[in-house]
Amino acid sequence: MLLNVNNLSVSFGGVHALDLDHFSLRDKELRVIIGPNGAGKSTFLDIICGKTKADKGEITFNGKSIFGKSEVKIAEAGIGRKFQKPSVFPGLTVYDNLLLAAKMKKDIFTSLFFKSTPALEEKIHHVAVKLSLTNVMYKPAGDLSHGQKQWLEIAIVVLQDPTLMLIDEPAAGMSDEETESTGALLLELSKSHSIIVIEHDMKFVEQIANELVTVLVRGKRLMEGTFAEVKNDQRVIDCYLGRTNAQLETL
Ligand SMILES: Nc1ncnc2c1ncn2[C@@H]1O[C@H](COP(=O)(O)OP(=O)(O)OP(=O)(O)O)[C@@H](O)[C@H]1O
Repeated sequence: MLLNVNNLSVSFGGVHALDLDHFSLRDKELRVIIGPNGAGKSTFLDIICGKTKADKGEITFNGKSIFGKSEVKIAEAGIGRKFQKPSVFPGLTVYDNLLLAAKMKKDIFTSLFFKSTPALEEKIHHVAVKLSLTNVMYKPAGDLSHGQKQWLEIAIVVLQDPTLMLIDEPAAGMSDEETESTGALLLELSKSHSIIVIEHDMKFVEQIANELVTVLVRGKRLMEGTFAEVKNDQRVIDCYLGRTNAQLETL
């Protein structure tokens, strides 16, 4: 297994945000995590990437413990995170955002004196093609559509060469067409990366979940199964009942 998590828990002011018995992920697996609001999904990804410190538990990545390590050490170990909030520089072009991301892979001292190389240009181009950004390369990032901004964010994570990518609600606020393209992009990326995606949009989950879906509820793992198993599970249906009927109808 690439990632192994056991008995991971964290409380905030006495409230159990996460109390996860077990979670594991294979190399090149694309896992989707779903669950109602406040289920602990973002907290789980925050702990894996070192942004939040857990109270206790075990997390091994590539056979080594990353529990309690800093965000920098975890990123160096090969875990990249795309947050829900945009973090691109709107005044810079798409190309400059990508170049900066590629530079940031190096330490700050190296970045200061860093010059682009043909190999790096090739890499940026390759990532831009993968994320459908080639025709907006020289546009300011602030002028991109919402979907394109999200793809730029994903491209920035891809440029860090992570083994595992953690992606929080990539389709939030997207049009149907953008959502579908995002699903296709993630499926393509999953050929070369392991990916954990948090998502609420069930149509999108159905598109990308060709392996397992993990359902979190109130910080605990309710079940894990194929999309069909999850959508027909009475406990899953019950926990969505009365919360988001629109989601239930699409389940
Ligand atoms: N830094 C924090 N301080 C205090 N409470 C927090 C903090 N982060 C998360 N929580 C609480 O932990 C619980 C889990 O939150 P989390 O954001 O992980 O859920 P989620 O499943 O990602 O929800 P959503 O789908 O709404 O994003 C919630 O009750 C939330 O209020």
